[in-house]
Amino acid sequence: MHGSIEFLKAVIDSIASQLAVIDSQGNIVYVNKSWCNFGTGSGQKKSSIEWDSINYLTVCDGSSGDDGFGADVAQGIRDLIKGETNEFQIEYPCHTPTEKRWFIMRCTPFDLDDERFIVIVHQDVSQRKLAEEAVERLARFDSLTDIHNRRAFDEHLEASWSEAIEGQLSLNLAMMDLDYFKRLNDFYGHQAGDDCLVQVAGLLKTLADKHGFFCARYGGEEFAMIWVGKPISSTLAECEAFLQGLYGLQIPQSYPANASYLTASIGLVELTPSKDITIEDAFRQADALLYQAKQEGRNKVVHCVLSEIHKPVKTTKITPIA
Ligand SMILES: Nc1nc2c(ncn2[C@@H]2O[C@H](COP(=O)(O)OP(=O)(O)OP(=O)(O)O)[C@@H](O)[C@H]2O)c(=O)[nH]1
Repeated sequence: MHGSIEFLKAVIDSIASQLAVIDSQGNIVYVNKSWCNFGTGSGQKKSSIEWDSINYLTVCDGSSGDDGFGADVAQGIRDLIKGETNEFQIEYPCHTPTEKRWFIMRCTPFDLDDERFIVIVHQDVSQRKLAEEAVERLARFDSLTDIHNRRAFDEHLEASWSEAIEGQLSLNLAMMDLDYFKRLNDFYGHQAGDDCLVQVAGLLKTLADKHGFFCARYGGEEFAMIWVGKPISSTLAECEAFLQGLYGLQIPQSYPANASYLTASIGLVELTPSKDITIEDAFRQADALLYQAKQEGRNKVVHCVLSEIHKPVKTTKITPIA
């Protein structure tokens, strides 16, 4: 009984992964129950007899995705048939309108009666991929404000730096810090402070999406922005729009005067990355300008263009709110 065809078929049909066997021409010669059931709801369901009349390689060759997935699979299987490799595997997304799904496809050959067959197994790895996505998100996004965190910012800055060097483009970096935020926390409470940070981040993200710059919560009540290939005249206008938008949120602030609104200060630097300037130089300069904005009364952008010799060549102050 245990060695009977019925027994082996029942075993293979009980496997949750989708399994098919093709011959050396690519014709499907066997599919298990999961393979037949796969695709329910997307119009792909076929009986095992219908599958038996399909050439898997032809299907792969004819699949018209931009990602080249079908061509990669066909090539991988042909290499197995020719004996050039012993295993082929590929991971791929297969989302439905309502569900994110990923599969891993593993193909292994076996020989019987001088003929080569390939076993194709599709395994659902959605749970693992979703967990990986969640971990990746936790590592790169700030849990309070749901915008990028400092780690993501550092990575993005490095990538932007390389992009600017390669393309000989300018890079703008801004550091923004909320004004007298300790006073707001002390007066209205930490929860109110948290709510403000969420509102501020939301505003910043909206502007970042609209104007195409990158923003992150750098830490505490400090945020950072990056632009590549944009002149400082534009980035300055976008910083100014943020300050105006922030004031427009009318977040109550207890200091410097009662019944005032929360404001922020920004240090903005434009530079052209080269071997003579480091990322640390850019940070130092943006920080120095932010400090200057605080010293000069807050609620303003202080900006400069960093020359090749690391000196500010122009400094202008913007006070956006009357
Ligand atoms: N509610 C809340 N407060 C935070 C968070 N992170 C940092 N802060 C607070 O932000 C405040 C920053 O205070 P300071 O560095 O003294 O600066 P400031 O009061 O904003 O003053 P200036 O920067 O000089 O305008 C501190 O009270 C921190 O506790 C947070 O996640 N939530």
